[in-house]
Amino acid sequence: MIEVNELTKRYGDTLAVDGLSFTVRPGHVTGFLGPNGAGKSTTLRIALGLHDPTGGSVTVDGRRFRDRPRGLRHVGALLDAHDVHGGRTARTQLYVLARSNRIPRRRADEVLEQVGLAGAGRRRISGFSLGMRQRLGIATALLGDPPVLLFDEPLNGLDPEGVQWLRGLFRRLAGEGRTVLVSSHLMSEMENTADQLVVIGRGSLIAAESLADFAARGTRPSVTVRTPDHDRTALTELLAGEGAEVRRTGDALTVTGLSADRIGELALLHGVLLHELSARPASLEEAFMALTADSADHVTGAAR
Ligand SMILES: Nc1ncnc2c1ncn2[C@@H]1O[C@H](COP(=O)(O)OP(=O)(O)OP(=O)(O)O)[C@@H](O)[C@H]1O
Repeated sequence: MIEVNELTKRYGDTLAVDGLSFTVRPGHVTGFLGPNGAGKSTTLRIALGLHDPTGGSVTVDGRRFRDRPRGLRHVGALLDAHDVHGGRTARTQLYVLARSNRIPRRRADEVLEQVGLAGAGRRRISGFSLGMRQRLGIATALLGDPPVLLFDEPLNGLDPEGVQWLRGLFRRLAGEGRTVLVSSHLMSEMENTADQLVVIGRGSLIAAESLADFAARGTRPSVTVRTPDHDRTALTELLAGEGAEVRRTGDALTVTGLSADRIGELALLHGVLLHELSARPASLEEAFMALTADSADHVTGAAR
């Protein structure tokens, strides 16, 4: 379990993390989401003992990462895929880390195989593409077979096949009972990756809940209804009379506040012909935009 407790981090005048508290549980893939500059990387760096907090703490199973000898066996992490010694080969890089963490050398070859880099193990990292560097970073995270894994923007630079593969790997790791925390600034990346979410904005917590709860909180599900012109006004009045909110969108009506079942019943009872009746689930992307709108550091095309 990862526990972030009243965490604060200040860089000069910038308050990067502001009294942040949340818990990440094992057995789930937890998405760590927030707009650019929200404080995700800072939180992960503090969790790994790379930066000191100004206040508060991050612990893994009750202890700070720095207080653990042979840390890679407890927490595996992918932070910046460029932050490796380019002159080394992938295998050497993993051997060096294995030795300092007392991990058997054969484990390095196993993880290279696991991430699809077995054929590139003897090549220098400086010649690696971004996708290959990401895979090497993932191999490094897996090296110590740790119960807790942190990934900062791991889908960056991966092709669609790589994205699919990585999503499957996250699910497998969580299925084995590990704690998997994956950061991203894109809700679309998390939609098919995570089952739990921690959302932050300007260093503060916005939400910590399941994906379904997050979506339901941010936007209401709606129903699209299409009906012939001559029935449209009557149907609008009928639904509004039942307390629904009805908006005209093109030749359709967008209805919130009533279920598709209820709309169908009412139409039948009043002899209104329907050409379409489709429920639209609450959109995660809309929920994310709505809840983080005030906390984005850079808002395109809008003065703040
Ligand atoms: N070493 C540093 N020195 C000064 N300011 C920093 C440093 N690291 C981060 N910051 C600032 O702290 C804030 C949070 O940055 P952080 O990188 O943690 O956000 P993030 O959520 O990971 O963003 P992104 O999605 O863009 O990676 C930003 O305003 C950033 O400019």
